Amino acid sequence: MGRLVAIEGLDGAGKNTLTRAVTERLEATGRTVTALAFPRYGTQFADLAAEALRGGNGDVADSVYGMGLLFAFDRQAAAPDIRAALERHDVVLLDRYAASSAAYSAARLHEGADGAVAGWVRETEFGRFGLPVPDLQVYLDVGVALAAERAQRREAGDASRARDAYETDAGLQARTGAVYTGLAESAWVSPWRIHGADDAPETLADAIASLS
Ligand SMILES: Nc1ncnc2c1ncn2[C@@H]1O[C@H](COP(=O)(O)OP(=O)(O)O)[C@@H](O)[C@H]1O
Ligand SMILES: Cc1cn([C@H]2C[C@H](O)[C@@H](COP(=O)(O)OP(=O)(O)O)O2)c(=O)[nH]c1=O
Repeated sequence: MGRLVAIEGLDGAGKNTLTRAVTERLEATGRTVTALAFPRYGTQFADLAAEALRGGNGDVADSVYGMGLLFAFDRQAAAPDIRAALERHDVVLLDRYAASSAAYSAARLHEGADGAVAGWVRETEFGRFGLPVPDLQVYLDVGVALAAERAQRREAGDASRARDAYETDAGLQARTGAVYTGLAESAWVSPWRIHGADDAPETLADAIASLS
């Protein structure tokens, strides 16, 4: 079997960039890598969620658990592709996975909800839906200010990457970062590794290559 690694963090943290750098490094050492990104996998569930976040579906985005289900259905639709890649012994790198739901949903509710939300996402996605469990989850922790600055710069250069309602709310981003830290520290679902802004992509690639 291959290895499943989810890369998590705030919008603009650099997940996409890090995924590409790690892919390049692993491929250079002869590994085959399959990289997928959520919610960009391309199902109608992700489209509905994206439209809601851009205010296109009335009050849909106000339903935190409803949004959580849309993102979960999107991942469930991708699960056969993930399993097939793991069976081919690929390293499967996911740019966002279930922890994104745990972090963003909890951040949108009140602080005391973190544990209940994390439990619901875990039970729904890994328990009931049977999604593949990551061997490693990575929290790309560059701080809220740097992530926002990078997202803003990217948005200025590419209008198709304009930030949505979650991503332009500074308070929500700070809360989301705090929930991610709690998930990583409690080893939610599987082991976590924190990757800082100054850490080289090679250190992560080496850690993934040595996953037993
Ligand atoms: N390590 C880095 N140093 C400097 N800029 C970076 C770094 N990682 C990403 N960026 C830039 O920050 C922006 C957001 O990165 P991206 O990978 O798209 O973030 P995410 O996928 O987490 O939203 C991009 O313009 C990217 O070029
Ligand atoms: C995958 C996922 C994303 N999100 C949120 C995080 C972001 O605010 C938003 C979109 O994710 P993002 O990674 O920014 O996608 P894109 O680059 O295609 O715009 O969805 C969740 O709330 N739960 C999830 O399960």
